[in-house]
Amino acid sequence: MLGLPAQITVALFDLDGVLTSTATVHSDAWRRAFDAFLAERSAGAAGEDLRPFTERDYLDHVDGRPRLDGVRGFLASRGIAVDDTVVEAIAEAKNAEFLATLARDGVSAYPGSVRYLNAARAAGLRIAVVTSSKNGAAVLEAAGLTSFVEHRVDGNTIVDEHLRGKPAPDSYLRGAELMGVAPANAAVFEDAISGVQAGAAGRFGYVVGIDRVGGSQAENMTAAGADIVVTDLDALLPR
Ligand SMILES: O=P(O)(O)OC[C@H]1O[C@@H](O)[C@H](O)[C@@H](O)[C@@H]1O
Repeated sequence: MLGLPAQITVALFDLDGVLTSTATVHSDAWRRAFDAFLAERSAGAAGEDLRPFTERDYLDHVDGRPRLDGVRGFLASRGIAVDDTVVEAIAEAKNAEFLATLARDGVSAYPGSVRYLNAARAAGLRIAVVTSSKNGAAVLEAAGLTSFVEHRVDGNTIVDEHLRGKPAPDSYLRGAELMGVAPANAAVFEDAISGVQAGAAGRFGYVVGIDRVGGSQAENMTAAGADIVVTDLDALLPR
C-alpha cells in the first residue's frame, strides 16, 4: 500500500524536512547562533576550528538530533570544549532565531507530503509523528497538519521520558509503542541521516529516506539503512 510492504499498518513521520519545509528554518537558525558564538570566540584555545558553520556541519552533526545534542555534537567536531551554561545559551539563541522566523514567515507543508497524508488516511494507514524538535506541536499546528496525527513523540517527550535522541532508535520505538504495533509493522519516514540510522537501528519494517538536499545524500541514506530513497513522498503514490 502506498509504496510500502504489505505488513506496514503504521507510518511514523519525522516532521521538519519530511512533512514541513522547516528543516531549512532550523538550519538557518543554527547557522546564525553558531556563527555568533564562533565569531565571539575568535581567540579560542589551540586546536579549535572556528570557521563559520556550514551546511555540511548541519547535516553531519545537527540534523535530526535533539537541540542540546546538536550543540554538543557540532562543538565536539570543532574541538571546542565549553561548560553546560554555554551549550544552553547557544541552544536558546538558536531557538529564539527559529521562533522569530516562524512568527514572521509561518510554516508550509510540502504539497506531496499532504497528498501522501490524505492518501494514507483514506487507505487506513495510521499516522504518528516522531520528531526531535520541542517545537513539533507548534509546527504541526502552523502547517495545519495536527488533525492527521494520532500520536506525537517530540523533543519534550525525549527529555521527559529520558529517551536517547536520534540516531538511537528510542523515539521511534516509543512512537510504535504508542501506536500499539511492533516495529516490523511500522514504516519510518526520514530526511536526516541520524533519523534513517534510528529507523535501521530499531529494525523497523521499512525505512523511507526523503532526500531534500541532493549531492551524496541519497547514497548516504542508503548506506545508513534506508530501504528506499525518494525526493518527495509523491513518488510513492500511485501514478
Ligand atoms: O530546537 P528544536 O525545535 O527542539 O529542534 C531540534 C531539532 O529537531 C529536528 O527535527 C531538526 O531536524 C533539527 O534541525 C533541530 O535542531
